[in-house]
Amino acid sequence: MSTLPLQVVPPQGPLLRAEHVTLEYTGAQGVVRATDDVSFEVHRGDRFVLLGPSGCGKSTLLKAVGGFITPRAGSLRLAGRPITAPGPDRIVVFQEFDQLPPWKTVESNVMFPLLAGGVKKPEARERARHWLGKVGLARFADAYPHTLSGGMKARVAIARALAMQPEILLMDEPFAALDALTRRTMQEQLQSLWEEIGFTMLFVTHSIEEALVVGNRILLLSPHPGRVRAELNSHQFDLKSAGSPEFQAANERIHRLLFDPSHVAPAPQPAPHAFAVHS
Ligand SMILES: Nc1ncnc2c1ncn2[C@@H]1O[C@H](COP(=O)(O)OP(=O)(O)OP(=O)(O)O)[C@@H](O)[C@H]1O
Repeated sequence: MSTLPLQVVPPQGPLLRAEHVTLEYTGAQGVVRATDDVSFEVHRGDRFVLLGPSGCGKSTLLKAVGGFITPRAGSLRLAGRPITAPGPDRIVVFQEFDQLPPWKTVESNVMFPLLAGGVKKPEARERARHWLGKVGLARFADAYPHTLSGGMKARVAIARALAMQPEILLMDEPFAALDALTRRTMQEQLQSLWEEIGFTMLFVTHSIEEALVVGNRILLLSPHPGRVRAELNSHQFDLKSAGSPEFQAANERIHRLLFDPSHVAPAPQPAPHAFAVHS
């Protein structure tokens, strides 16, 4: 039951493949292009971060991977299958944790999507308890969301998502509303969970520091409309290295790549510390 591996994917090839994805909104104001010709690949076990300034289309990309938006051009595939609609193989964690229905206990909140997906009640309860234990909230199973801190609500949201055993966890600035200390703790706990379970995650943030700490690979997007600016391996960084000169150098360099159009990055290299520049 709950100890099943989270992903079932073919042994070869990326878990998620975005090819030349252009995303647009059509409304009263006309057409708004959110992303332009974006390509990337997420491999099983990746902590893949979409990083870019406000309005560059990060959330829109995540929604498209979630199946809520259809690309205007290009394609999105999960384990080789075209993404055409939302599905339980892609679960989104948002920053609005008050989305947890307040009339349901913590345990019922975690059970709810499982029951909606057809899981029988005893198994749903067992899975809810298992994942609440994993995020350190076993003692709060019978509590109501309004009695929890922001960080605890974030942990419930993560438990609820992981209990669904998705192939990929989609996280849209999940810690942005938390105070700095709680945010740091959550980043640490997410890292520990990942080390323990090894899930695949697509994580959206506009914080360079958070991207370096949370991700093992970072896709840098240009300002609106989002185009791929560069790709960076960041597996060498974690919270412990956050104050190091290497971390600071990476931080400054990403800042230049994102915000200084005259900055020319080096040609792609195979070394893990290299920046691969796409445009
Ligand atoms: N529902 C919508 N209708 C029309 N335009 C939209 C809609 N949602 C987003 N946009 C536009 O699409 C572009 C990308 O928005 P998106 O929210 O994906 O950016 P983002 O990088 O996630 O920004 P932020 O970091 O501020 O959340 C923006 O120009 C935004 O105004």
